[in-house]
Amino acid sequence: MVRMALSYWLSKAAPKAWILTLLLILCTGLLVLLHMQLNNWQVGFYNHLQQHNLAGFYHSLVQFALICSILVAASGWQTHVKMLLQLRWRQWLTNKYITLWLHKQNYFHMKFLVKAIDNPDQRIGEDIQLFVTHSLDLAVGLLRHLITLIVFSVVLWRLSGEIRVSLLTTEVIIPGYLVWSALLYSAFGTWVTIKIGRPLMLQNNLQQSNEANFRYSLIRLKEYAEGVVLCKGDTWEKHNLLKWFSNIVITQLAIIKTTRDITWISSAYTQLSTVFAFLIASPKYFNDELQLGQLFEISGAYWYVHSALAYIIESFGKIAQWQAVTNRLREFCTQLRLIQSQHLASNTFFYNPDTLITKELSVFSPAGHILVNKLTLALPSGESLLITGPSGCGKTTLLQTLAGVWPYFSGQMSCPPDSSVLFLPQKPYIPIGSLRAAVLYPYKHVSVTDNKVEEALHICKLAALLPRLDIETDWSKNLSPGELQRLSLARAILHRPKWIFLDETTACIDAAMEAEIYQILKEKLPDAAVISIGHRDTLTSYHRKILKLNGTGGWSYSEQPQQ
Ligand SMILES: Nc1ncnc2c1ncn2[C@@H]1O[C@H](COP(=O)(O)OP(=O)(O)OP(=O)(O)O)[C@@H](O)[C@H]1O
Repeated sequence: MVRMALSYWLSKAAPKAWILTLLLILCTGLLVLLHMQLNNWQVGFYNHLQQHNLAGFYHSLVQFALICSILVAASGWQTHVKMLLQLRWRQWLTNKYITLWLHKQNYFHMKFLVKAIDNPDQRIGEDIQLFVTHSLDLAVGLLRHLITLIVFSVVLWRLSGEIRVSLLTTEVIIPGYLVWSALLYSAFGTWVTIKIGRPLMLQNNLQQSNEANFRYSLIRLKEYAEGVVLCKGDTWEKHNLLKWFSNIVITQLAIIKTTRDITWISSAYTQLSTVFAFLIASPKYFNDELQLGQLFEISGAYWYVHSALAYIIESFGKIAQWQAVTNRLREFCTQLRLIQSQHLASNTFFYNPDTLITKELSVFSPAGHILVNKLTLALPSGESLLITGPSGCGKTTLLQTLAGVWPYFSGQMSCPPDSSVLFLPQKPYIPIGSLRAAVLYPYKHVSVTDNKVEEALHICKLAALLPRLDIETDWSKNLSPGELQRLSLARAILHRPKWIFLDETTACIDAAMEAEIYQILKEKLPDAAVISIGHRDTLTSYHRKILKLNGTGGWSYSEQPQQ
């Protein structure tokens, strides 16, 4: 965990991180020293009051104004530097986690983990933010309280003198008794708080997951509103949403109870401590060994020492939440690294730009059921292959294996490189943004002229959308399934891949349009290999090679004569 927290300070961005950290330490140290000055200032101020010394009183006020102005400036700069460091650290961590999440298609392979990672969106979006904010708040607090403890313990030790205590027949002299009493008082308070507040860590961890699950179910309802409304699933959805929310309520009730108990302790502890210092120092005051100013100085120093020691008590809620998000982020990292270690056996996977070859390729479901048994096949570029078979027999899985994203296979495969492949899935993915970006996806900065985009849309019978080419919206919600599939075809025409995988791409359009699409592919991309999945008989006439799967691993292969 320490490595995870410190990785930013060891990265390429380290110089900036260290400069901000040093500035933060400087401001924090300065603030403690200024508070010490203020505490010291009280001696003169109260003594001048007690002695009715007007000139001394005014002089003290000028001193106060000076110390306060520096203190105000330092406080502002400390906040500024701390927030800037939080932002930069979050930026760096988010970048790191997004990179890790997208690395070698981890976001896809995550679903194959035995222990699934819930809500990666929340971990990247919210947990990192909480981790950074709490880490810095706690670290700065710890530093401030540590300096405070050292500085004010010295002051308190100096002011304490010694006390004589009779133990049975012997008299014991205790030097710095005020420091020892503060230490004992705080150690007791901290011990009780940790004992009572320990469940809060688990409760916070659970609550983070509950909140994410609830939010996810709300988003799903929004996403699938059409499916729900047609199924008349309102009552079910309401029940489901309230069930997720009830988990939040149950955990929150437990959190409320633990927080109440902690508040009782910390509140009693704080209230008692205000009189505790006076109580402990009062014998010396009433013996005329201390003046009023010194009594206040002792009370002030005592307060600082006690508040430094009470740091864990006061921050317990934050520490518990920090621990929860830290665990979630660490688990996320560990699981993503696990995916990489279980990733495709690279010795069975080669790139070949001209021919797709499989040698005794067996494909399995995640549960270990065989879907395709020892498939041996060669498909040169420019060829066409149709994969058919009953629903659930493994067609999509085989296609994903050939595209290099399915991890459960054995045997050998040589596939075209990613840059020459375009995969048109059953449900086309359309990013949120302009229609132009959707057509160019996944190449963001590719230089394609407007004419080419317009031509591709014309060819795919989407010319009606041309006036809205630059309108930014969620196009997947504004186009029919058939239009979406034609849009993904327009991508193929623009990007001119050498290998096109079509997973039931024409399932939502009529037979005439399907024929037109295959005709367009043949005319516009004559050198491309087309590998399709489909159930319709009409598809056979657009493919020369046919691979039929039977769902239990068996397969048959046939070729139609060249036309
Ligand atoms: N991510 C997954 N986790 C668990 N099982 C899976 C996963 N993906 C596919 N399967 C299983 O693998 C088998 C093959 O699924 P696949 O989607 O390849 O079938 P298909 O032939 O394309 O079906 P359809 O024609 O209905 O689209 C199915 O039994 C399916 O349940």
